[in-house]
Amino acid sequence: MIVALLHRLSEKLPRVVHRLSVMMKPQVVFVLGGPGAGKGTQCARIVENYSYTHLSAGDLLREERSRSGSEFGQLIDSFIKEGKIVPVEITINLLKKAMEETMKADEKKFRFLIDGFPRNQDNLQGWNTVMDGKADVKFVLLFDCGNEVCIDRCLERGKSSGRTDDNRESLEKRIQTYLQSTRPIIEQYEKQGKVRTIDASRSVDEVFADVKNILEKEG
Ligand SMILES: Nc1ncnc2c1ncn2[C@@H]1O[C@H](COP(=O)(O)OP(=O)(O)O)[C@@H](O)[C@H]1O
Ligand SMILES: O=c1ccn([C@@H]2O[C@H](COP(=O)(O)OP(=O)(O)O)[C@@H](O)[C@H]2O)c(=O)[nH]1
Ligand SMILES: [Mg+2]
Repeated sequence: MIVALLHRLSEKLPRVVHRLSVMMKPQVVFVLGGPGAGKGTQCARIVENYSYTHLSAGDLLREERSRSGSEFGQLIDSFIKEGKIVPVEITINLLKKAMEETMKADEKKFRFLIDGFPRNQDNLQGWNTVMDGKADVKFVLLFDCGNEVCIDRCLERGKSSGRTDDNRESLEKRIQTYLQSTRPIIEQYEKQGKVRTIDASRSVDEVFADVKNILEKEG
């Protein structure tokens, strides 16, 4: 009886050790897609249904922009309006701090949706330099949507968002940045077989049904 119990325990040990090591390391899903593709909306739905913490790089930058005493406020403000990507040194610090604070407050919160990052090569290099070995990137959730739909959604959002970049002039630039700088990053992850693409031009519910399938398959 005792021998059988010990045998069963020893069989389970490797899995327990694996689970513990994973629990201590942040497990990350990068959420990408053009401006207005629905990244934020879908992340909110995921958080309601699964144990993920949503970190939007854009939200963290906007927060930093309005923090009194921030030395980066003006830089962030002009980069956002111009649809340009803020130097990674700023963004990665905000992301790292948010991840650390989340895990410190609750050690069970080690799964993260990192929304709107990495957007260019500089972002990716910064992530690899600062987070190498410290977090596992499980996969990239890509919300795929035509440019016109993206622009229309952002213009609609602009009626109430108060965002300085939800206007036609900034949007043209954001779309160009997405095509020129972010798509190549997605292609790099595609070569590694890490991209899960969803047709984001459909309704929120239809898109979320696909998100659920992917999350359940990935475990
Ligand atoms: N599937 C959808 N169909 C129609 N409108 C959507 C859909 N998903 C999001 N929206 C709306 O489009 C705008 C952009 O969505 P958001 O989630 O903020 O996108 P992103 O974070 O990718 O810029 C918001 O006003 C949102 O309510
Ligand atoms: O890692 C990031 C994420 C966002 N941004 C800036 O913040 C803006 C808004 O990003 P957000 O993800 O909030 O926009 P969304 O795609 O959700 O509309 C971008 O256009 C960039 O100027 C950035 O520089 N680095
Ligand atoms: Mg967003």
